[in-house]
Amino acid sequence: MIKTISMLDFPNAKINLGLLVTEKRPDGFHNLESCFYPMGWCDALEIVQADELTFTMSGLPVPGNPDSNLCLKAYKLLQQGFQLPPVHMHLHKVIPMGAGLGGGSSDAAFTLKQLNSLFELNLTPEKLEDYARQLGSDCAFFIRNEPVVAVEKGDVFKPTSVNLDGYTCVLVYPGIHITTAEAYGNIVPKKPSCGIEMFLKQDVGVWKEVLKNDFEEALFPSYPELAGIKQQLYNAGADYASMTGSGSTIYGLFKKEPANLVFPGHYLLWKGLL
Ligand SMILES: C[C@](O)(CO)[C@H](O)COP(=O)(O)OP(=O)(O)OC[C@H]1O[C@@H](n2ccc(N)nc2=O)[C@H](O)[C@@H]1O
Ligand SMILES: Nc1ncnc2c1ncn2[C@@H]1O[C@H](COP(=O)(O)OP(=O)(O)OP(=O)(O)O)[C@@H](O)[C@H]1O
Repeated sequence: MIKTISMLDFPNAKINLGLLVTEKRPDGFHNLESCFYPMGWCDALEIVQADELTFTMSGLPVPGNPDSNLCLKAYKLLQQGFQLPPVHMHLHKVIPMGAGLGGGSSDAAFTLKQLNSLFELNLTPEKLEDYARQLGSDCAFFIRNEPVVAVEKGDVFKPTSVNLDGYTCVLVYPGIHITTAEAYGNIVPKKPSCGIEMFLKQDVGVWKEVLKNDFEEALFPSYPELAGIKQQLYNAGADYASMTGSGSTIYGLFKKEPANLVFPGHYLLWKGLL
């Protein structure tokens, strides 16, 4: 009997709990401080050993040439160090893009992790993070995929005490595609007076006053719809609401699941327990 080598996994999204852009770096990127928290809104990625390297997609259309998809980039990066057999990869895209949810970064990190398992490359999480950093600033987080405070480019991690067990999170994507580079271009970095972990230790109900995403101030004037969604989540009883990453998704954290949340039909919504 021929053994088929294959693996199906579900790259998930993240949200940012607070996001301070602290300074511009000499390499053109920005240092930041933010808590990254995994979310259950997922793509699906199947990798099967095959006669030649192929890549197909279904679900939401991904802008750009499929040859530049992060799944293929991740495969090609690992191939430089290992004699990887050819594979067929199929990505079913569910997580919206230009949404601040890190979906593409998660696909890249999961490709590395799945190839590591399938072909028994024995790469440690540290080594996988080194590969992931070469694919994008958000990618390394998805290797361990657990809540952390991220600093520098968003790819160096410190432990956090945050635990949102029992909360329901509502994610609202209004269909506004904001490119990350455009969003960073609108930011004036500022050094914070204290670290974000001090705010995260406080009750979620207090975060409204203290935990900010700097991209909101930069983007809300151009996209007033986003401030409207945030207000709607607070009106529905959210303990905390914010934009995630560089937008445009807005999330609300609810202790009690909200009823009667109505948004326009073209919005994409996800609701889940953390
Ligand atoms: C906004 C966040 O999602 C917060 O988690 C991330 O910082 C974005 O990370 P990402 O999408 O993985 O970004 P990358 O693909 O590495 O970079 C895209 C572009 O965003 C800008 N960029 C990104 C990350 C960073 N720390 N500083 C930056 O200035 C750069 O112009 C870069 O060319
Ligand atoms: N597998 C992929 N899934 C999504 N986008 C991809 C993928 N591969 C390459 N891309 C490109 O990356 C761009 C950004 O996608 P992504 O889902 O990471 O956005 P985002 O949620 O705004 O990310 P972030 O939170 O990191 O700012 C897309 O517009 C697309 O051109």
